[in-house]
Amino acid sequence: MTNTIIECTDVNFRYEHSTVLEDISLKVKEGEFWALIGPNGSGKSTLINIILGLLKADQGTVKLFGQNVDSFKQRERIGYVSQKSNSFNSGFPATVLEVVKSGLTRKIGLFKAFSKQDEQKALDALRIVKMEDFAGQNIGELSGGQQQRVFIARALVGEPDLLIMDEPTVGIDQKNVASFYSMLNELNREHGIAILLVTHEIDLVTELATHVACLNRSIHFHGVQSDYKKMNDADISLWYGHPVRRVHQEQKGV
Ligand SMILES: Nc1ncnc2c1ncn2[C@@H]1O[C@H](COP(=O)(O)OP(=O)(O)OP(=O)(O)O)[C@@H](O)[C@H]1O
Repeated sequence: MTNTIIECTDVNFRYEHSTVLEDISLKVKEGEFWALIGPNGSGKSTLINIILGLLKADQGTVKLFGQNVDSFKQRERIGYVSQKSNSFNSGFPATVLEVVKSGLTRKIGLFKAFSKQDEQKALDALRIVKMEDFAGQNIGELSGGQQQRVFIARALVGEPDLLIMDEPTVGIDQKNVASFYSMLNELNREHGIAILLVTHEIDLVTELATHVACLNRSIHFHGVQSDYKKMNDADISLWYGHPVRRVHQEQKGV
């Protein structure tokens, strides 16, 4: 039987003045690649923060690897990359390798020295994201897309079972977005890492994802990618709140 990694049941959440999430139920299982899509302000980041235990649901439950999020201790099983990761300026005094190794502090403790083995793990993670040649370079000297790959390596170094990313392609130029997604595809298919990806890229990512969840305060659709593709653009436009036209990748020649 495939194990459930994330299980949200009837989650409700409101900020002071408005309800942002209503009756959200969602299950992410081992090996799945979920795209979480929805218009601006639809509650995607809020839901991610609730799943990560950074915000507490007003009602409903969230389980991670079968345990209630409040008592979940195995944080190293989850790698997280936020949308603001890739914004170091050129003078930032850390090498790529140091940034990746810092992803191990949760595992080994804040003030412990890194071992040779940790260094090797960091190099292995850099190899997965095809950034091993940049190990000794200052993080601030890299492009936004390269920095984002380094942050994914940092999230991977603790060997997580789940990678959560909130709009990781913000700040990456369009020509590098496709190769970035194909790297995510490889992580999922070849390394078996489950992925939950928040994105506005409703075309490209939904080609790669195995499952899609459409959020606008409540979940309007969730299911396998082939069923998402069968939906009408008119239905999607209805819950998006503005006209949406999906461009199929075969039309784009991708
Ligand atoms: N700390 C906060 N206090 C009050 N309201 C907030 C707070 N953070 C977000 N909101 C509001 O909650 C709603 C959902 O925001 P959220 O950031 O979860 O949406 P999102 O789908 O991730 O948006 P985007 O795609 O623009 O990043 C928005 O209306 C937003 O203004």
